[in-house]
Order: sequence, then structure tokens, then C-alpha cells
Amino acid sequence: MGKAKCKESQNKRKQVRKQSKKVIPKPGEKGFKTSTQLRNERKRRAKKKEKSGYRQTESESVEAVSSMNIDPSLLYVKNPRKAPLVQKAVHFFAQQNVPNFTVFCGPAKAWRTVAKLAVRNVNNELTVGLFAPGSHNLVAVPDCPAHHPSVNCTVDVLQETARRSGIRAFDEVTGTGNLRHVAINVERATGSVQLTLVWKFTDQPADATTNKEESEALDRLCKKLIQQGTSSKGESSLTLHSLWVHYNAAWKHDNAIFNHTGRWEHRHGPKSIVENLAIDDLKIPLQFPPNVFRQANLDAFTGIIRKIRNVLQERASLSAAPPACVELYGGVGTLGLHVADLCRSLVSSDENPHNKACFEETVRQMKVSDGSVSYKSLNATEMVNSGVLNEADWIVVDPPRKGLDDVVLGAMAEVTRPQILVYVSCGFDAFQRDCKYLVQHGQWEVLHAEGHILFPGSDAIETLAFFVRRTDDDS
Ligand SMILES: C[S@@+](CC[C@H](N)C(=O)[O-])C[C@H]1O[C@@H](n2cnc3c(N)ncnc32)[C@H](O)[C@@H]1O
Repeated sequence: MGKAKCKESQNKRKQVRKQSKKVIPKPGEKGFKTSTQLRNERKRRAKKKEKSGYRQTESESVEAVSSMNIDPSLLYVKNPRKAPLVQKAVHFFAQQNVPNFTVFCGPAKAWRTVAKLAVRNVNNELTVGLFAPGSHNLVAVPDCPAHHPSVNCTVDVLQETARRSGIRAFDEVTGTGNLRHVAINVERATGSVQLTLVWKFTDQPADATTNKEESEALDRLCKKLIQQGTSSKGESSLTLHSLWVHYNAAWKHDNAIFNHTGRWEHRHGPKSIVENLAIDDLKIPLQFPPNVFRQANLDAFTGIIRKIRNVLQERASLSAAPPACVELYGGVGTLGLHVADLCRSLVSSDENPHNKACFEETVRQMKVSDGSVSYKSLNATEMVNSGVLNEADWIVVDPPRKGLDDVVLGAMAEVTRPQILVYVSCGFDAFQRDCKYLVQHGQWEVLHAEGHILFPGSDAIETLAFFVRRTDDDS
């Protein structure tokens, strides 16, 4: 981002801070308002905005670009802070009187180290690309500037090799063809790639001959990719960390790239990419096989983890006893493990059964063997129903875009023991809903919030919010 534009958004942030400072005089000062008065004012302002048609939902903004065949990850790349959801977040926190809402943005190029791309026929040629938002129009993305260079090289090599090997791209109208998606994850330290071919496969006995031909084609493709990806002669631009196949038998109208009933086959190389985030002097080797969630911009996400650690470190230093922490929607423990040393206990959890082994391997390598750190393969509702929130001093949540599950949100509002709730959100509309609910129905207030643009150029914002127990008694 140019200096002038950076200055412009700094000024805007200053203005927002100034405005929010203006409307919250201290008790006893002229114009002081109680929480209830402020809340009612917020409601009135929100209603007015709604009437004036300001609100743009995520789906509306998606619809607006679906008809254009442009790379959706580059829509706002000239000024990522201009993305509608970023603007909406700034506006929301100003309305909520949350001061100092800052939006952080890292480099706009080469940040994507996790890419899931579709494979379809375009002009009768197998093509690897992205669907334009809200559609199944494939947009080829050669040399995408958002992609880590290793992703672009892999797309080139794979596309060429698959074409030459006579691999058929999946056709969602007829349900024919095999290669439907590819997942490319980059090991940041070496630039080598963990490549997963998502292969349509039917195991109907009637298809036995077809199956044999198709699996031979797959074997040929894998063999060629391994040859190219491990060649020491520098002939290929592909450096392979590992190769996996995910068999997805789902029929035409299924948008999920990985199918939870689909089979995973490990063909080559180490099973997991190991990522160490440079946070303090912690040594936390996170394990990422392709069947677990991994942040697409781990460099920028590290800034979020660092902030969580700083705030919780300060809280821990103020509390009489080390706290007990519960993590929901925890993935492989990406957030929780980075605060485990500040706690008496950490119970992390996630619904994806593949995470548990990753979490436990990291803990084994961290040499934590006293049982204070544990993992439950349960969804967030099951965790809440097990009563675990009543034993927690800190709660850390990082739900998918749809936000907190209803039962979880209801329980969060009612539970009385936890003193801090750390909420990381990748879906701003859902966060807005959850935040309003927690503030209105629970005893929570927002201590601090900040935005992180993890996908510069896309219409997205990652929100980090710290909720603490309300201390005023006038609500
Ligand atoms: C945005 S990811 C965050 C994971 C982790 N914090 C990280 O940064 O790697 C959301 C996680 O929620 C999990 N998830 C989705 N729905 C869930 C549910 N209802 N209950 C528990 N986990 C869920 C997914 O498997 C995924 O690992």
C-alpha cells in the first residue's frame, strides 16, 4: 500500500477514535450516559442505518461480482481496506463504542500458502482455477500474485502433466471425469508443497472396468508428479513435500471439496507439514496433514496469536491462581497451544477427528507430559453440553464463517465463571450477530477488538475480540 493511502486510512482510524472518544464522557461529566442509554442509542442508530439501506450482506457482495469472470481474490487488492466487510467492521465497532479498532494488513502478494483450486474443462482443456464467487464459472489463475510462488509453479506443472497424461477433469453436469480439485499447501520454511489430488471415484461393481482404467490413470499421474517433484536435476519447478489423494465419491451437486466420508490415501513424503510460528521463544511444532484446517495466511495469523498471548499474559499476571482454559473450534490447537504455558490446564477441542493425533504429537514434542493439556474430538455443542464451560476461566473460540452454534452462543451468554472470552472470527456477519447477543443477553462487554486482513484483495476480515465480564451495575 502506498504511503499516501496508508496515511489516508490512518487518518480515518484517528477520526473514528476521536468520534468514539467524544461520545463516551466519564461518569459525572456532562453528557455521560449509562450502558442502557448507550445501548438504546446504538439500537436507534442501527435501525436508521438499516432503513437507509446501508447494510450490505456478504451474500449480496458476492452476488455483485459473480457475473464477472475475475479472480475473486484480487477484487480489492489496490486498497484492501476498501473492501466492504472491512468498512462494515470499522463502522460496527464505532457504533458499539469500542475504541481503537485498528485494522492490520500485511503484504498483498505471495501470502497464500494454502490453496484449494477447482479443476474443470475450459475450452475443452483441463484447467486449474478458482470459481468466481457464487458461481461455478472457473477462472484460470496462472501466476496469481496472492499465491505463494510455489502454488503457481505447482498449478503450472500439474495442469501440464495432467493434460499430457490424458486425465479427465470432473464435469459436474454429466458427473464424468475424475480430477475435481487440488489442494496445495506450502511448507513455509522450504517452499515445498503438500499436494492433494481430489479424485472422483465410484466403487459400484458395475463400474469395475472404468475403475481399473481410472485408477491406472491416477497411478500414472502420481508417478509423474513424484518424479518431477523430487528430481534433483532442477528440471522441474515443482518441489514436492508430499502427495496425497482424497477420494470424493459425492455426486454432481456437492460443493464440499473434501468429503467427510471420503478416503484419504498418503502416496509420498512426510504425512504432515510442520509449522513453527515465531512467537516469543515458544517451540510449538504444529502438525498439518491435508485433512485438518490450516490458516491460508499463517504469517498474518501469527499476529493474531501474538496479540492473544500478550493480552492473556497480562490477565494471568493479575489473577491469583493460574487459569483453566477451554478452546472450542480449536483445529490442531493453533491458538490454545500458544497460551498453554500460561494456564493451569488447557482442554482443546474440534469436531474434525483428524485433529486429535496432530494435537497430541505437538504436545509430545513440547514434552508436556503432566496431563495438563488435553484434547477432545467433540463438536462445540457437545463440549458445552458436557458442562466444560463451568470449569473454565478463559474461553478461546475460532468458529467457521457461520459463527457460534446456537447452543454455544446461548451457553456463553449464561455462563458465569469464565472471566474472558477470546473470539476469533472469519465471518463478520456472524460475528456481528454473536457480539450483539453476548453484549445484550450476557454479562459481557468488549474489552478490545481489532481487525486483520488475512486475505488482502478479498472481501473478508478476520476479527479478534476480547470479551470480559461487565463491571457496571446499571444495565
Ligand atoms: C476457522 S477454523 C479454526 C481452527 C484453529 N483455530 C486454527 O486457526 O487453525 C475452525 C475450526 O472449527 C471446526 N469446526 C467447524 N464446525 C465445528 C463445530 N460445530 N464444532 C466444533 N468444531 C467445529 C473446524 O473443523 C475447524 O477446525
